[in-house]
Amino acid sequence: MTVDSLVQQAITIRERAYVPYSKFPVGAALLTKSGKVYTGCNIENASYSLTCCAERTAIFKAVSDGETEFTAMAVAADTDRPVPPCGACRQVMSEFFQPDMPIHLTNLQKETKTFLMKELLPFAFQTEDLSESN
Ligand SMILES: O=c1ccn([C@H]2C[C@H](O)[C@@H](CO)O2)c(=O)[nH]1
Ligand SMILES: [Zn+2]
Repeated sequence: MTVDSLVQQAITIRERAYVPYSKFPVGAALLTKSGKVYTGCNIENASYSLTCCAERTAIFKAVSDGETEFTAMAVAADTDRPVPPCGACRQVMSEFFQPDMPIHLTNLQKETKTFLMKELLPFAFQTEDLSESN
């Protein structure tokens, strides 16, 4: 699986976004260790805060399918710079992505910036932090 193929799948699934409120479609493509790709788009709601971002849609689809090990993700939107994931998605990513996993952020011109998980969310709250109180 090439980076360009993952980026293209993120751009393609973006067309499925349900975005009547923001009119800002986003697509994500998530590669599993086993070589499968799970795609996701953002899904909005009339109660705005219930919106699910593209990144979390892709992750939740994969996890609900029994996949919890990933090797790369691509995220695409129509932005001037490669689209930055929101803070909520970074926290959900950090639950499943290893610190050195690459996340390819892109726009419709395929201008792509690649960050490692640990660069997108340093000092993440993690499961080990719960052990003190349990
Ligand atoms: O990385 C991002 C940034 C924003 N959004 C969505 C949330 C909302 O539906 C719309 C505008 O914020 O874009 C994503 O899906 N992913
Ligand atoms: Zn998000």
